[in-house]
Amino acid sequence: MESLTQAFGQATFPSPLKVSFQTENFIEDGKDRVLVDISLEGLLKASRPNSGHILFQPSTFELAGPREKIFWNPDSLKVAIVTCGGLAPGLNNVVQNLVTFLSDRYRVKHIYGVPYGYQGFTHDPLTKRFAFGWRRLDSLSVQNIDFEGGSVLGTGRGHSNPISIVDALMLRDINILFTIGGDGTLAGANAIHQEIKRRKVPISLIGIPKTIDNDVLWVSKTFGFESAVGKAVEALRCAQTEARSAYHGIGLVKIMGRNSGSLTATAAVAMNDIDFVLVPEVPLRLEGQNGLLNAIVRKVLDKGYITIAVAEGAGQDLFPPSEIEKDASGNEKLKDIGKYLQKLITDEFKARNIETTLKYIDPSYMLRSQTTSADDSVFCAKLGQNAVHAAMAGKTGCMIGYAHERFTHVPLSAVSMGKKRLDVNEPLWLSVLAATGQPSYWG
Ligand SMILES: Nc1ncnc2c1ncn2[C@@H]1O[C@H](COP(=O)(O)OP(=O)(O)O)[C@@H](O)[C@H]1O
Ligand SMILES: O=P(O)(O)OC[C@H]1O[C@](O)(COP(=O)(O)O)[C@@H](O)[C@@H]1O
Ligand SMILES: [Mg+2]
Repeated sequence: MESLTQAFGQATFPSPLKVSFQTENFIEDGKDRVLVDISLEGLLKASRPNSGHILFQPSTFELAGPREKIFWNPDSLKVAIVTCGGLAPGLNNVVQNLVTFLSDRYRVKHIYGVPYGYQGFTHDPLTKRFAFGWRRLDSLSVQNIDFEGGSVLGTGRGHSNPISIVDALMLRDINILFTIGGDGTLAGANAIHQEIKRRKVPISLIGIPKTIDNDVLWVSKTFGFESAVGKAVEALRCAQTEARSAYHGIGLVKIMGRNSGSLTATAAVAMNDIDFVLVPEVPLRLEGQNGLLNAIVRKVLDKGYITIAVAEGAGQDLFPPSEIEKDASGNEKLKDIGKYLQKLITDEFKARNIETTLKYIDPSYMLRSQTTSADDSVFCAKLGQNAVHAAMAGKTGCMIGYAHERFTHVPLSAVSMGKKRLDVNEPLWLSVLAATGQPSYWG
């Protein structure tokens, strides 16, 4: 794991956790590592020489947690926190935990909130004036922010120029930067980290994985996901109630998730009476004996009503080719599969002269603008605290990972290897198939 101690000298300061709080369970670098794959095969792979090579498939990660000696002197330390990308429940919880843990436990005095994502680093190199004012944060100013959804700092897409961002960090004498965001933010963080290394300046950069899409590698779940599942279940329940109460009723719900059907699949399994779950990972075919439309008609006639959960990113290849539109971060803007299916299904029933009532629900931003579930709040607290431990120990270029109930340090280079997608051989998808009875592929 990359650490500032490698280039700038040992961690020599005794941890305030030991001095003031008599904490005993310190993690030992080099000794405390956890397996990525906990199967026997994974264990064997990890024990082979040269395994665990970070550039390819890492087989172990450093365990997160407090270190007995820390790299930074808390008195003179300057810390910045930024939240980027789309909203996710828990952004404020993580900010709150970072700030309170930094100031109350590690006695850090200078903490700043960077507004509106990477855009908050925008400044004029000549006048050194920043486009947005940074906010001073302390335990008092973050009190109760977890009662609100969204991000008190503001978040945003685009504007990720690593050179200008490192210029801004140096102008403001920042020693530690916490970037809270999804796959895009973490790819951006990796680019910033490379620029920091190129300049040989001592700045720790720690990423914290956020997104309701759950598409970040090396974390079994991202924060906000669990809360979003709860809201998606509410929408599915409403759609199912509408469908059940109508003659040949159909409830159709579109659920966010651009590349991953994780949120849709998890919510559908939680509901347990969903008939069709459509995700980007399983190609959608509509026509023919084994196509979706035929299956829908058969199930409506058979069962009397049905509920369909469709992930936002599903069936994108069904749309006629057109110029790809992108958002400010470079993410492809998706076609509306929900409305498309609504029309197609209604037309199909009309063509077959079968009466039906279709109710379409798109909960959209309601999934992510809410506050957190209790479980997510606990998760955010642990992520925030482990991020602070990592930064204070001098770790850098890493994200706080989570798998098999362990928090880890995952190199940003490994995070940027790709996006996590639903594996159709994993238990979650097999539960979907079992609960719905739908075929494993269409057409
Ligand atoms: N490959 C990349 N390299 C550098 N920066 C990126 C990259 N992808 C996204 N970003 C930046 O990260 C930020 C958030 O990305 P975005 O995709 O909008 O959200 P998320 O982090 O939630 O996936 C944006 O400021 C965007 O410009
Ligand atoms: O309309 P917006 O804000 O650009 O965001 C829509 C996208 O953001 C998400 O909610 C989350 O994506 P990120 O976490 O990658 O920002 C996706 O599910 C959705 O496709
Ligand atoms: Mg993303």
